[in-house]
Amino acid sequence: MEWQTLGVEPVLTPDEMAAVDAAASERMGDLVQRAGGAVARSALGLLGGGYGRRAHVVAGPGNNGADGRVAAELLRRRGVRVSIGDHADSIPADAALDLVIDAAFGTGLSRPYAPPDLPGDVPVLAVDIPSGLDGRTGGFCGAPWRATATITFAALKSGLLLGHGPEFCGRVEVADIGLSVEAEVGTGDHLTRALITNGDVGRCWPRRAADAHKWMSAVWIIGGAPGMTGAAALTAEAAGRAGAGYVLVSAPPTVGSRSSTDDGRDVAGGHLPGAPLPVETVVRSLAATGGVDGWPHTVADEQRVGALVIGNGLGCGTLVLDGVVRLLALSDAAVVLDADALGAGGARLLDACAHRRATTVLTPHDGEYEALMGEAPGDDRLAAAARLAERSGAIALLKGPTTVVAAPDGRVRLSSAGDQRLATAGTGDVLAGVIGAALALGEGDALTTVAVAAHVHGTAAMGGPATGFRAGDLPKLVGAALDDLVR
Ligand SMILES: NC(=O)C1=CN([C@@H]2O[C@H](COP(=O)(O)OP(=O)(O)OC[C@H]3O[C@@H](n4cnc5c(N)ncnc54)[C@H](OP(=O)(O)O)[C@@H]3O)[C@@H](O)[C@H]2O)[C@@H](O)CC1
Ligand SMILES: Nc1ncnc2c1ncn2[C@@H]1O[C@H](COP(=O)(O)OP(=O)(O)O)[C@@H](O)[C@H]1O
Repeated sequence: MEWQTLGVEPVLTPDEMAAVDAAASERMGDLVQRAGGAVARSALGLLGGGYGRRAHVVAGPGNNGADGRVAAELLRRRGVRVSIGDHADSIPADAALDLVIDAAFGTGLSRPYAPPDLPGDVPVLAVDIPSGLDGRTGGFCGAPWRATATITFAALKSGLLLGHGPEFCGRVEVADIGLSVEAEVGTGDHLTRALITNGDVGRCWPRRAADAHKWMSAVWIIGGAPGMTGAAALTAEAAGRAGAGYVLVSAPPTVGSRSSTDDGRDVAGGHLPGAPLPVETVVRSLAATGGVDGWPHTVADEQRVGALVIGNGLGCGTLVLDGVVRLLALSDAAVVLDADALGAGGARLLDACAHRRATTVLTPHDGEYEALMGEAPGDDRLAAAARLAERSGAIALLKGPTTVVAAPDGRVRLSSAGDQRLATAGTGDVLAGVIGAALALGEGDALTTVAVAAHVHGTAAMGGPATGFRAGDLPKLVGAALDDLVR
């Protein structure tokens, strides 16, 4: 999916769109006329003109089909030779078509639909959403055509952004047909659901004040057990590149051990041997705080730390879970729990999160989600993220091609920045560092801060090579993306 915008972009589910529709002061016939006009304009753009072009409209029984019929008539007036069939009719194979308009079903699709065969390689313009996609989840409800472009009305629909939506909807255009969605889903930070855009990063990324000092945006990373020191190093590098003023790293305690790093820095009670930490990193011993098991019982300097990031290369086990749960209770700072901190926990971790007053962020991929919640997220990723946020009282960031970020108050933000080049080990560690830095820097709306951090992370990746991209490439790209997006 191609997407470029500078504004706040509401995202609606089909149910919300139906409510907007029901509350409209205008007759449906007038809305359909406007929607059909927008479809015709978009079609003329794809056709590169009107006179002499050939188009076929697949028109279904509902309003989506009505939009298609209006568009067909308008295109005829512009000299396009238009044929129309209903959703079950085959498309004439002899016609040398320049465009097919998919107006079979929109958000009212209620049973699986497979469209007729396309005659060859003809471009497809989908009306509202490709027919055969679920308007809420983007899951298949049939076998949709892959559209060249999709024109949707009033606002984005969640099914365009999730599941198969991005792959099947092509370039997306939102047409204003005179409907206001504000009453249904709110505005600004209060929007129930929104897609994060580059403009949101410029507006919301927390800036350092002119009189700032380094401790005003300190991030403390707890991770980097033996064999996984690179994870903590990636998080530390990312936090620094995203603007943290001070980055501390503590390795988790290893039972009965006392060791020092290759470069001589003492990390009693834990290992960071050979960790390729950025030279600016301060390595801090957890055990020095005097806990019998090597985990802190008090948090020295804690009030100076803006955000803790716990879990990257942390290792799993009961001792780790005990330590994480204790830190959650001790700390009044924002905490990001990622990677091993999520795999260790389940209900006990969720309860510890629920007792916190300060911001907590959980950043699971699907496997970690299942470890936390006892069930996989399933097809409805909006509902899955919302369940985790509600259960934990934390901001839940569910990773995937489209990142879904949910707050306990029911609001959701989506980011579709980035692509499959991020599917490589360690990119999640980088994301945790970027989120940690953003939280340490700012006191804005935590949901927006976390979602904007995810958007920066995805946008940064697009500056890297399509092949052979490594997580280690990403922190510097984060710095460059922020330079571009934040002015
Ligand atoms: N303000 C707005 O929102 C505006 C919305 N507009 C447009 O309207 C669309 C929403 O309209 P809509 O509710 O009529 O839904 P739509 O998808 O056209 O058809 C549903 C019908 O199809 C039927 N049906 C379902 N699946 C089926 C299947 N597999 N095979 C066969 N039949 C099936 C279903 O039947 P039922 O389930 O009731 O048996 C029902 O009769 C929206 O996406 C946008 O394009 C614009 O016009 C302007 C303003
Ligand atoms: N196909 C994809 N398209 C876009 N983003 C992706 C894709 N696969 C993974 N990502 C992103 O890459 C990151 C991977 O995180 P994670 O699975 O925790 O990796 P790791 O644990 O190895 O650091 C997440 O931000 C995720 O959203």
